[in-house]
Amino acid sequence: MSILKLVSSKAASEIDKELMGPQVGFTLQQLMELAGFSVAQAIQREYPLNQNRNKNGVFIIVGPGNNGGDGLVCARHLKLFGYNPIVYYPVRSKRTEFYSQLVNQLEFFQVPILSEEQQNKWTEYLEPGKIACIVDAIFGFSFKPPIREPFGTIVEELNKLEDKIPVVAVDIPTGWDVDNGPIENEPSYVPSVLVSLTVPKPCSQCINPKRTTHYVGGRFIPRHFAEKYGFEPYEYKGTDQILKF
Ligand SMILES: NC(=O)C1=CN([C@@H]2O[C@H](COP(=O)(O)OP(=O)(O)OC[C@H]3O[C@@H](n4cnc5c(N)ncnc54)[C@H](OP(=O)(O)O)[C@@H]3O)[C@@H](O)[C@H]2O)[C@@H](O)CC1
Ligand SMILES: [K+]
Repeated sequence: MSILKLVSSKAASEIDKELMGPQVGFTLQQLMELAGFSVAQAIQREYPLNQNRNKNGVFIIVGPGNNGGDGLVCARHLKLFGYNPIVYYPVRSKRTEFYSQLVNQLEFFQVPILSEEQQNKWTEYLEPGKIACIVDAIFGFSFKPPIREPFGTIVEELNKLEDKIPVVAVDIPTGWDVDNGPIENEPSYVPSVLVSLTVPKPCSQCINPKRTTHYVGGRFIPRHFAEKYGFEPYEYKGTDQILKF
């Protein structure tokens, strides 16, 4: 198993920039599609569809940035896998047209996005008998504490729920400092699954393997690029988009 090399949040955004720079030329849409798809695959691996189909709900909390975009993409793939995703998207991204296309796709795929009034009662959708897991696609490597509302309250809810419904964190558990992990006197929770994208960030060192299963996803970098940033490329198996540590 390749050693768990880490890169700082600064290096993570440098990797991001270079992958989408003129030389490599990935678009954000391409990386986000692969990232969101890899999260959906990790969920299918950890919480396979059950035959009596009652516990196939997935509650996806989407933030205002690209971490949120990963959540919107993940929701679409989960629907295709046969799950019943529901999206809670309290602060809509105003960045690019691309986000409204992702929302349109969810409407086309009949994936419900909570309306204004439904958002006030969002915790009512978290019935342990119906929901296989919650997805934290709120913040990723650009989170800068202290957390601003409504996300502080949301993370406090996740903390209360962490033993009742598993939470799958996309790239970074929201509320954790990207490099140093949980922050004193700041809301945080412990995810059941962490899917690090491209390469684990330093905060992933703070997970307790007994409580959090750790995957790497976002299979889109060649060996020479990984080595340039000082980490071993991951030995993904076959066509897998994820690798469990
Ligand atoms: N690397 C890769 O190859 C790939 C990366 N990808 C994904 O991109 C993610 C990084 O995306 P990102 O840079 O858009 O930032 P992200 O973490 O979503 O948050 C930014 C938003 O949060 C807000 N915000 C920040 N702090 C806040 C606070 N305290 N309280 C409240 N709000 C706060 C901030 O608002 P602002 O501070 O700008 O007003 C802004 O709107 C990365 O983790 C991975 O998941 C994949 O899609 C593709 C492959
Ligand atoms: K997250």
